Amino acid sequence: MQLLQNILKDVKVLSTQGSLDVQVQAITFDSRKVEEGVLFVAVRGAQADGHDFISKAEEARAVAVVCEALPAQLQAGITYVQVPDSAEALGQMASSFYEHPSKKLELVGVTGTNGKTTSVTLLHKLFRELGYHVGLLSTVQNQINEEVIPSTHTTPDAVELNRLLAQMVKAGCTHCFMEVSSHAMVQQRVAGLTFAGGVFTNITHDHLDYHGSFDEYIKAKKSFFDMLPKKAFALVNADDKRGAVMVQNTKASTHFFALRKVVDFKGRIIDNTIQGLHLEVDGQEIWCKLIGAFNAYNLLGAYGVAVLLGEDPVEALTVLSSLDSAAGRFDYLVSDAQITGIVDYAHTPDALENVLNTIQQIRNPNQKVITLVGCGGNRDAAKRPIMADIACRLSDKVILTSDNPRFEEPQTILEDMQKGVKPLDFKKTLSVLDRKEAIKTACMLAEANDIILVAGKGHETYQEVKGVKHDFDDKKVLREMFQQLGK
Ligand SMILES: CC(=O)N[C@H]1[C@@H](OP(=O)(O)OP(=O)(O)OC[C@H]2O[C@@H](n3ccc(=O)[nH]c3=O)[C@H](O)[C@@H]2O)O[C@H](CO)[C@@H](O)[C@@H]1O[C@H](C)C(=O)N[C@@H](C)C(=O)N[C@H](CCC(=O)O)C(=O)O
Ligand SMILES: Nc1ncnc2c1ncn2[C@@H]1O[C@H](COP(=O)(O)OP(=O)(O)OP(=O)(O)O)[C@@H](O)[C@H]1O
Ligand SMILES: N[C@H](CCC[C@H](N)C(=O)O)C(=O)O
Ligand SMILES: [Mg+2]
Repeated sequence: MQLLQNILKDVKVLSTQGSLDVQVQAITFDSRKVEEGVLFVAVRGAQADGHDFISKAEEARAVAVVCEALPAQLQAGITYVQVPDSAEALGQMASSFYEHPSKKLELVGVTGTNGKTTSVTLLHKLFRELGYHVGLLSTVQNQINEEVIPSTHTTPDAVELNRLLAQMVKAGCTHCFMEVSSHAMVQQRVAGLTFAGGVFTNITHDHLDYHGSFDEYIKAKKSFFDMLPKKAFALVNADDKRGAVMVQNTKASTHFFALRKVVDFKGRIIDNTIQGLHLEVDGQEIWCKLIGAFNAYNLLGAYGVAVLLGEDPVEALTVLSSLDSAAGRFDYLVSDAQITGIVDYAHTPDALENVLNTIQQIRNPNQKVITLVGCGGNRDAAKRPIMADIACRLSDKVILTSDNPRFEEPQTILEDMQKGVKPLDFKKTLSVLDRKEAIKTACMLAEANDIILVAGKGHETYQEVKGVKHDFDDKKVLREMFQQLGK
């Protein structure tokens, strides 16, 4: 419970009607969650406009309404606060309501198209091993030390975010590592937070359905670095051609990591095998369990963060070399018949290309690569033909299938993907709509020593069809099929 006037401390207010000296029980931006004493914030969204639900909030006896446009008729006993930007105000108010938890720990955000989950998971594990109490906010799961709290978004909404941070502070956490998605930046889910640091991994094609253009997508990522305070650090992948742009206007101190340039945190891949990566980092040689050149970037970024937060470089590297990857990221099993099945969350063209290039680098010439891939429904459709083409270019056999169709027709998504298959690749490509059948087909086609890549869903334990999440776990199905087929 907090006084409204305290909650509004950091908010730009245009006008108020009614008393600010009232107690607020909770904050919500969803009229369906309003109860007596709750503050309702009307936010304009992608589908609906929260302003259309102010009357619902009034009926449910909200104590106050924060909005950009006041309703024509104001209700007695409710306080109205007009602000220029509701989404920004929501973030600031959520921070104040939970007493600024982000100022009470070292909060580091990671943004970029790929590598966010891997980076924050590595950082969480690293700082746990270094002896700290640590929080994690990620696509796969949220964590307070070892306690797992299910996650629904890559970046939670402002209220949930501050609530989780407050819980972390209460549990004694000194650090929290979180993913900052581009959606979160546009929707200002992190407004009002105080970051100790920000990391940029890379930027490639994704989410153009939401952002409209690649420039807008870049702007969304850049806005994270624009909001960092002077005391914070910005750590950027210098090998990404947009790296410099990200920190063009930041007040934070800028630092770079790279494999191909001489910068603050410099790495070199000595060897990249199925057993892991042999790296040289700042002149020190280490073996890491993670596989794939792209993971050299994730490891280097995590190392840079640790050093910038004051950890001993040698100790940080020693711990990093012992860590496993996040669930569903180059997660593999080997069947009785010596077929390697790899489950990976690659659901963007860049990620798919990286994973397949890695497989090409570590396989021996007589191992066939069979790739199974689909694309999600109600998400960026432009990536569908591109991903099919990449799969064909870098595999011996391709099975196109369904990912999470959501509210789209699975067959239509598949047809969008098929448009990317070049005539020369027709004969190596199959389409099997049902993902389970598709995995079975891959297992049937595979012979001893071959490699099957099951891409796109990684750690997900469901398949989302028309609003219903059906149990589905790529790794489990893969294991089942190997058993069923006696392979
Ligand atoms: C497109 C998108 O990102 N939508 C997010 C957004 O919803 P929205 O603001 O667009 O919602 P809306 O339906 O237009 O409604 C507008 C407002 O009216 C309110 N409302 C609506 C109905 C009602 O009866 N009463 C009411 O008050 C809503 O609460 C909302 O405040 O804000 C909501 C609250 O924060 C999010 O839950 C929701 O995520 C949806 C479910 C989603 O699927 N988002 C994905 C795309 C996403 O955010 N992904 C990124 C990761 C992407 C990556 O891989 O990098 C993430 O961070 O998870
Ligand atoms: N640094 C990287 N550069 C390019 N590709 C990467 C990198 N790290 C991981 N990948 C690939 O991208 C996939 C997704 O990785 P990860 O889950 O870490 O990214 P993310 O940014 O959290 O993605 P999302 O936005 O979907 O949550 C991995 O399965 C892997 O194939
Ligand atoms: N965080 C990503 C998840 C995509 C996962 C993939 N399996 C799909 O359903 O498209 C998104 O919201 O776009
Ligand atoms: Mg993620």
